[in-house]
Amino acid sequence: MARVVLEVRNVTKRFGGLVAVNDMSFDVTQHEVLGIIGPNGSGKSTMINMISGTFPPSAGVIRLNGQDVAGKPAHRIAQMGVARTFQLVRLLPELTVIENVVAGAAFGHRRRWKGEAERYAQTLLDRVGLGGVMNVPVSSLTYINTKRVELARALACEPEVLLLDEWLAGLNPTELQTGIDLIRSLREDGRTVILVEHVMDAIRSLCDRCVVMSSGCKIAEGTPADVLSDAEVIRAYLGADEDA
Ligand SMILES: Nc1ncnc2c1ncn2[C@@H]1O[C@H](COP(=O)(O)OP(=O)(O)OP(=O)(O)O)[C@@H](O)[C@H]1O
Repeated sequence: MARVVLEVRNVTKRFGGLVAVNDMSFDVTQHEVLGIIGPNGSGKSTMINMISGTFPPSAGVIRLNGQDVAGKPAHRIAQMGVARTFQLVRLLPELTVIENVVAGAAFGHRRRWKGEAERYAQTLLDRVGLGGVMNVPVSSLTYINTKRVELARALACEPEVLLLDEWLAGLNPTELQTGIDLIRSLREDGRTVILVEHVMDAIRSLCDRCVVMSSGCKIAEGTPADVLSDAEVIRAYLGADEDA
């Protein structure tokens, strides 16, 4: 049976009077690509932010390989094996492409330094399609290339669980296909990934399972085909459109 890598149990997050995440529970098993989907404002990023340690849950337990990570600082959770990308790309703009990725190798789960970190960063940059621009400042890159750097930096942490928060957002149709192919190749490598995503083609083609959130709660869980045909899920999305 597949090993559970990440356990989320009865996790709630309150911001003052607002319950952004309400009693969420789910597991992520090794080598699985789990999608977290739901309308805007349903609590997906808040869930990811608690797993990666951006802020602590108000209640509940998050375990990585059986160890409680809830409320630990982000750098500690990164060392324990969780790496992420951000909805709005966050890089060190004054550094080069490779320097940004080496930074990931130095602060991640399996730490590498100096020559070893650089060699590993080069391999990852080749992997994400940036082999030719390793030494340029990230400030000179196109948008999709900044996303690739962020992905390589997260991979450089050698995470047990990789969190991709709307990594495909803002890409044009050609780039989108490239991006989906890249995430598929991670899946083929056997990585364990949580994908927060609005692009349903990506969800359908990449995810083994999905958790659907609405107003902070889990309203469905299952294969993409099952949850996307679920009446409550359809209602949650249509309701969101009507509100927009
Ligand atoms: N730091 C914060 N302080 C206060 N409220 C917050 C904070 N972060 C999120 N929220 C609120 O929590 C709710 C859930 O937001 P969240 O960003 O998690 O949703 P989401 O599903 O990721 O949305 P989207 O798909 O638009 O990114 C929203 O009402 C949001 O305004």
